[in-house]
Amino acid sequence: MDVLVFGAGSLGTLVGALLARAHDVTLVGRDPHVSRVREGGVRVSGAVEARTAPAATTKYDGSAADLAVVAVKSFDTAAAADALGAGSFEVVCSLQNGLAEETLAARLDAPVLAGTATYGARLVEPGHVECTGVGRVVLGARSGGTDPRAERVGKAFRDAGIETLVASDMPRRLWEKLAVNAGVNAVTALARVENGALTDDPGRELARRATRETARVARAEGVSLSNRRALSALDEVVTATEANRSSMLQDVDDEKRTEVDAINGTVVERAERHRLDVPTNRTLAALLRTWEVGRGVRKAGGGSVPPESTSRGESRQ
Ligand SMILES: NC(=O)C1=CN([C@@H]2O[C@H](COP(=O)(O)OP(=O)(O)OC[C@H]3O[C@@H](n4cnc5c(N)ncnc54)[C@H](O)[C@@H]3O)[C@@H](O)[C@H]2O)C=CC1
Ligand SMILES: CC(C)(CO)C(=O)C(=O)O
Repeated sequence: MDVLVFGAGSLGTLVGALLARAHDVTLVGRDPHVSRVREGGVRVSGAVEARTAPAATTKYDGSAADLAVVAVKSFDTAAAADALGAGSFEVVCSLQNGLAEETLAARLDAPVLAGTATYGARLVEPGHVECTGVGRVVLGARSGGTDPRAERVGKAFRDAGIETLVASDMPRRLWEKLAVNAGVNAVTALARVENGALTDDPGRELARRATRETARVARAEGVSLSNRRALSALDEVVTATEANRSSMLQDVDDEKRTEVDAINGTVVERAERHRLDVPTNRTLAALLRTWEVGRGVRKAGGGSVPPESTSRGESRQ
């Protein structure tokens, strides 16, 4: 398969480098990472060891590919979709947190699959990504049911040695992941604690409230996600990732914009459509957004501040 991975950061580089064991892969990312990949390929260390040499570019030129995998942060999804609009793909698949596939599907002609990833990835330095945990990619039709394109993409991932499940209940899986992230990410980021701190009150109860609210909104959206199922997913993730610093806490540590809009923000926005009140998610989202504005990584009305004008002036790579 010809695969384009749009968003060669931590997850995109890991997935792209692993896919390159079996397919022709092009990474779309930013310098200095892209230059380093062009010079010496990608080194994967940690839970998976590999060295591969995908092609890499900082500017997608509209070349056609069988599959485009989208792995930008959620606030860059619309821009990624606009860039991908120049190309033609048999299928596009998001591996992002949140409900990014809706944004992609609204902007692209190509069919869009839903996907989630529980692999852990961290870009250590340009050209070098660490796999911090072998998880699983789950992908399938955006609205549920079967889709031969999902089967083909699932096989392509498995052929490259990536643990992959093709699922027919992606709406529930996306909302279940959203419910877990709504509970874990903002609470750990605001309290500056590892996920394991949510095994005890008061963190546990706060996370459970956010998760319960999300499950309720999912049901209002027509997705079958019981409180019990969502809460048990929350418990499982907290226990399995006790020592983790959540992705949102890592963003806060690095003074980077977080994915709060795509997580608690999405819950609030969808709840409003159904005239539901989600006070815990509303408060968590407002606090995180206040932090982002205060740290200068978010404009007061929303939107990212260019990296060169943030307090640390760091590249977003
Ligand atoms: N890192 C991880 O272990 C996991 C991440 N995820 C999800 O995957 C998504 C990506 O996360 P990370 O890889 O951690 O983020 P990241 O910030 O490391 O990677 C995103 C990359 O996309 C690049 N990018 C954005 N717009 C671009 C453009 N227009 N042109 C070229 N490059 C562009 C950025 O420079 C950055 O390197 C998020 O939604 C995250 O929640 C999900 C599971 C695990
Ligand atoms: C599952 C969890 C909560 C693991 O930390 C995660 O997805 C994240 O940190 O974004």
